Amino acid sequence: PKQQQQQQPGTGTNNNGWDDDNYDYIIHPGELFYDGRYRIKERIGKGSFGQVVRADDLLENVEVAIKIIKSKKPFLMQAKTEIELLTHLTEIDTHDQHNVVRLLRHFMYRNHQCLVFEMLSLNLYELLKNTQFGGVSLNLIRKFAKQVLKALAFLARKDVDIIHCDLKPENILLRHPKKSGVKVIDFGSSCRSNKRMYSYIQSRFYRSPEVMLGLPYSVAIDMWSLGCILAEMHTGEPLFSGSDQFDQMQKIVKLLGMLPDEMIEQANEQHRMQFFERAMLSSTGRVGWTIKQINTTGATSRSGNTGGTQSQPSNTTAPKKPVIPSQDPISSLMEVIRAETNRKKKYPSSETGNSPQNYDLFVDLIHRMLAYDPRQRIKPQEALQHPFIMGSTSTTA
Ligand SMILES: CCC(=O)Nc1cccc(C(=O)c2sc(Nc3ccc(N4CCN(C)CC4)cc3)nc2N)c1
Repeated sequence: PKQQQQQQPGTGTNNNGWDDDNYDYIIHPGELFYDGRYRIKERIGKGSFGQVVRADDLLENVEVAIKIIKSKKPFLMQAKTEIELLTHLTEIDTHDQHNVVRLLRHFMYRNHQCLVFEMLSLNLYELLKNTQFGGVSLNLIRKFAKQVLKALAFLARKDVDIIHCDLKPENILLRHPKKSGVKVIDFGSSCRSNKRMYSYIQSRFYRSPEVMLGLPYSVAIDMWSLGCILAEMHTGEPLFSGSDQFDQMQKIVKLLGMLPDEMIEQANEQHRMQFFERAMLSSTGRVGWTIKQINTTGATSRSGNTGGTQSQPSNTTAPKKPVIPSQDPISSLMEVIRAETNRKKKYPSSETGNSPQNYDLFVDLIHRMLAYDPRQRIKPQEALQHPFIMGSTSTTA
């Protein structure tokens, strides 16, 4: 038999023995990158793209975060897009005023694209974890909201026109662990709104209805995600934690009611029939669109990203769940957001801002961020003028 080529270290596809078999560079703490400028310390993050390490910039004497991309073509290509977008952003945002992470430089090292970022601190998901998922006060949420809205307003500018496409708590980082300043990171899935490449984007819990229906999308999809994020930051749990794409739509419709006929009819048959069917509506006594009745089961994983099986409506005559007449969306949202599930009433509203009138403003803003029709959805500049954002103690870090 042909002599099997033994996979000797340093010869095979593992990139001269520098990589693991997942195309990730094997991190050696203390190793020097970029002609001795960066000393690698430890890995602090991992994703489909590769990994993120903490490093010392020995020239500038600061700490940096280096995103080390996998040594595989598709990841390299995506990283080049990210570099293009981030370079464009950093050039325009000369005085670092728009709450977007700054790309300091990039280089190739042993077949890995490396992106050097300013070092930020923990992300909003970790912040929630540190509250035992009890959520944070409306005053703190107002500060986060104002800064992320500034970032979205910047991305929506005509001369920028970039859709983030993966806004979620993990991609909003504190600048310092004990302060309220935040920045938006990870433009690895981003695109220009006129160069939409993918239709299957956004992490499931934060995915907009137009993306779920395969409709043309715009910067407005990031506003939908922000609405979901702000609600979650207060309750401590995802607003719509779908176990798959169908369950995701079901949870959205349960809280906000049916989508406008126009959106449903704009979708192609393949997308539409995933979620909706024609039926006699008890509400109008006429035939109309309704969400398919199906009994989904299964726990919800946080990774809720692209992929995962679709739970198809069962053909068996599953026992029809009694249709609970849904109350109006505002009251439903108010109920969810004010639910003192695992949040103890321990601080007076004077300090936390958790007053009834503030809840009304907060729920109104979230509702406008979750408008089904992307054209109706509140724009970042409008949201920055909303009374909830203009409220007191809205100093931004
Ligand atoms: C783990 C998620 C994550 O950080 N992903 C990620 C992906 C791509 C780029 C970046 C990024 O730009 C980062 S990451 C960062 N700082 C950072 C600091 C601390 C941490 N850790 C805090 C301690 N946790 C147990 C693990 C995460 C993670 C990240 N600063 C920047 N600029 C982050």
